[in-house]
Amino acid sequence: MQLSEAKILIIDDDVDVLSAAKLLLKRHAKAVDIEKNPQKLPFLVTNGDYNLILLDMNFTRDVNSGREGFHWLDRILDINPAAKVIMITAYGDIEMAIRAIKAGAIDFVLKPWENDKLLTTISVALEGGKDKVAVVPEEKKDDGKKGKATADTIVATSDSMRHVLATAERVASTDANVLILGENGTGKTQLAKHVHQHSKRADKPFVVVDLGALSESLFESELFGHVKGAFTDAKEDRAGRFEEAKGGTIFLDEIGNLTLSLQAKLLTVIQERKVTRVGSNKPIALDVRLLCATNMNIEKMVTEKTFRQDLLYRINTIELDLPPLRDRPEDIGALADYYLKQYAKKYNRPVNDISSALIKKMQQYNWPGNIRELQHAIERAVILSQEKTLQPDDLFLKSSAGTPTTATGFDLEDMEKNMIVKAMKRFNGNITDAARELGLSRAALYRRMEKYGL
Ligand SMILES: Nc1ncnc2c1ncn2[C@@H]1O[C@H](COP(=O)(O)OP(=O)(O)OP(=O)(O)O)[C@@H](O)[C@H]1O
Repeated sequence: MQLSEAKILIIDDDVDVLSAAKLLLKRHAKAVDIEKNPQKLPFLVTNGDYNLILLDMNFTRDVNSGREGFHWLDRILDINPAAKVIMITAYGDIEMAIRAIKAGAIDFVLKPWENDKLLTTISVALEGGKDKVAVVPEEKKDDGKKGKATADTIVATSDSMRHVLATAERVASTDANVLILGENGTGKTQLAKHVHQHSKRADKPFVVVDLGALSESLFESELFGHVKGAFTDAKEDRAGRFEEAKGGTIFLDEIGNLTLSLQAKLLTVIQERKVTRVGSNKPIALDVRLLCATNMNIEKMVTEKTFRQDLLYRINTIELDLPPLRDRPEDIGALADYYLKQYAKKYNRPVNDISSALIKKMQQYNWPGNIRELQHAIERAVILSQEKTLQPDDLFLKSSAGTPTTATGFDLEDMEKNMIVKAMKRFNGNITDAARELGLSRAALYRRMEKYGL
């Protein structure tokens, strides 16, 4: 969609920001509404039919944590999962902005913004589709060379990955239940999508359920649905995830985390191919393909009697085992290149190559967080680097082998320190210019330099 046809909503509790944005955007967009009070968001999102929402991350009630921004982002996406939201953030919030993208925002702009950049970000967001339920079609793989940059491209250069992919594509059309095994971040969800896309159910829903994030008390109503009055909060009838996946595929991630009593409930549903909503006595027939994944040693769990053997037999008609990234160094360069291109475009950065010294450094590292860790490391390097070619120093890797990564893979202090070093280098040690570039006062920059011993 063109910006000139778009209806845009801007939410910020700073009236100056609102008027500046409105002044700029009303010259380019079809309609621009502004709102100071985020409490009005649910009403506006439900009734306003907006093509794009610009949402402040830090409302004054909660200046620094961004928590309120996340809260409102969630509310918007609850009401309209396809909503396009761009977060407005301040300098120092890059980590939060990236978290917001992971939470479903389409992009972010830093305050104070440059008008041209803001317009480009908005136009790109409006033009690019965003469909979180349907899967973006993949590019056809070439003969193992670097993957092309689409959202769901599977990069596979190594023999082991190509073998897994070939098997996945062969079983995709069979409707067999598939269990995907692999460490965290090896691409289990990605592979599940791939199987769905290559199946005859490809144009039907692909529903992902993270069983690890589901409490025991929510399990049944989330998966099987409930009827009005089944429990205090059940204000209306609601379909569960199995019903949502009707005709398509359900992907149960972290299946090894289920308690034995929940395993029994799931087994019944799989055996009978029916679900009964909580509070109802009418079973509903299911036409759903089942894919599961775990990072646990499920055979060992069966031996230890923490996972039911009969359930394992039901879910693992076919097993696909994703190798950890450290066992397929051939994939590292291709993946790094793929993410470099993707993030350079996304953040509009000049970086376009990776030095062979850096490739070597990456191949010697053991990647405990696998592809997700590599993706985050490249994302961070692309944001911070001022050069065209990434060098070994641009990539922060956890030094000790086997150390688990943090949830996001980002260390805000590392990032801040590095940004300061780069800005100082760029302006030949001129504090005033570096502070201006970083959006800090001179005093604030001095304080930070002192803190980092620079
Ligand atoms: N072969 C691949 N090529 C390109 N990107 C990939 C590939 N495999 C995984 N990814 C990307 O790596 C990230 C992690 O992948 P994914 O979420 O599928 O891993 P996972 O094994 O399901 O993780 P977890 O165990 O934490 O659920 C995602 O952003 C995904 O798009």
